[in-house]
Amino acid sequence: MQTLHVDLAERSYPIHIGADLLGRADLLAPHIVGRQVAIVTNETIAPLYLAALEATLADYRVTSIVLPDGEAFKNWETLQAIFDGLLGARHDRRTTVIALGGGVIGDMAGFAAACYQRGVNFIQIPTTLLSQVDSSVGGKTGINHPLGKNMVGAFYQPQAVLIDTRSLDTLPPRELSAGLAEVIKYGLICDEAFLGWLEKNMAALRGLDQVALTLAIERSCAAKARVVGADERETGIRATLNLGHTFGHAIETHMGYGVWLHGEAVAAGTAMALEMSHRLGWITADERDRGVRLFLAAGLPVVPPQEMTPADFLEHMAVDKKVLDGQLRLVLLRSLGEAVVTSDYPRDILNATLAADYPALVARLNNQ
Ligand SMILES: NC(=O)c1ccc[n+]([C@@H]2O[C@H](COP(=O)([O-])OP(=O)(O)OC[C@H]3O[C@@H](n4cnc5c(N)ncnc54)[C@H](O)[C@@H]3O)[C@@H](O)[C@H]2O)c1
Ligand SMILES: O=C(O)C(=O)C[C@@H](O)[C@H](O)[C@H](O)COP(=O)(O)O
Ligand SMILES: [Zn+2]
Repeated sequence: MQTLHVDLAERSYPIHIGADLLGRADLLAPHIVGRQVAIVTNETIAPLYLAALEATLADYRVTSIVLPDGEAFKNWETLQAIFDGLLGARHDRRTTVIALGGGVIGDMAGFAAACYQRGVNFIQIPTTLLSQVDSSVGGKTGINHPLGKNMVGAFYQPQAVLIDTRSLDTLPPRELSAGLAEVIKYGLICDEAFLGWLEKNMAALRGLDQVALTLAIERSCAAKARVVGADERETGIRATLNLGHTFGHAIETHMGYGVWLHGEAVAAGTAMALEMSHRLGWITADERDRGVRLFLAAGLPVVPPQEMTPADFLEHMAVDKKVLDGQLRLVLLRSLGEAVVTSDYPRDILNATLAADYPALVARLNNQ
């Protein structure tokens, strides 16, 4: 087992990474206040892992709240169902909420923990690759609004993150690929050497090789912990973790939540960010192609939905959380491994990026 740390003074916490950690009561106990625990999970994950976690927590009074599955349920109604479960079982302030699931469960359970009786203890047990490398770390919690992704929420750090790498054994291939989108993101924004490692190890990762997956999770979490430790509330460098997300969130919102997986939308959105960085003269065509090839190798889409026009993108991007005083800030690449956040780009380059011929780019890469 490897333990990393998010350093945030009194809000610091460990990230434990290893196989079969779901059975480790000793790792959970130090972070549970009182005797009451509420596990928040969904109807797909419950039959797979809920009994094992309940057995690990046999010394506590446990309420299990099983939600419907899907991005489409990351909303007020489902949040209300969490509060119904907590109040229905008379949970008091010394309750620890445990999120057992992917990013949707983690974001909602964290937001519920932030709000319930003005804040209770919270532990993340992420079960998808995406949630293990990204969403369980850093304290962004919340729900979607019909007009925009993650538009209602709170920064609320967990007391601990427990990553059981064996839970990936049951993850469907499409969800594994979605997680790889955020893994590739770390290479692009801050770790060029990691891109080379990913190029060599993509087949092992997609084949669920435990050694490769564990290394990728550790390197990703280390990068995320570093960035969050430097800028918890996204006043600066943390926004680089949003590479590809301004375009990607527009896709998710426009298509309807859950039609494109978050990781898929991030992959296509990052292809657009690579294209724009190239059009600005910051990265070469070869560097853009190298990034796009990695997403293709991970089994991810890099062509935005055909039905979305540039005007559709601009409409959704106008409500991005990085808009300040009407100026849209974008995360772009100065070079591979170095992201910047800027509103200083010619508008015609953004328009050309939105109108670019991505199917032709993919066809060319496939023929090389
Ligand atoms: N808070 C953050 O910093 C942050 C970061 C990235 C993404 N997110 C959010 O996370 C969400 C995406 O998370 P996700 O990709 O984990 O999606 P998800 O939570 O919808 O999980 C994907 C699917 O896999 C299933 N599943 C989960 N674990 C499984 C397992 N071990 N075996 C089999 N099936 C399993 C789920 O039930 C679901 O059907 C989005 O809402 C996104 O906005 C948040
Ligand atoms: O932790 C962050 O900061 C991120 O931006 C990570 C992203 O991968 C994640 O999708 C996050 O939820 C996006 O945040 P948002 O503030 O753009 O909704
Ligand atoms: Zn993301």
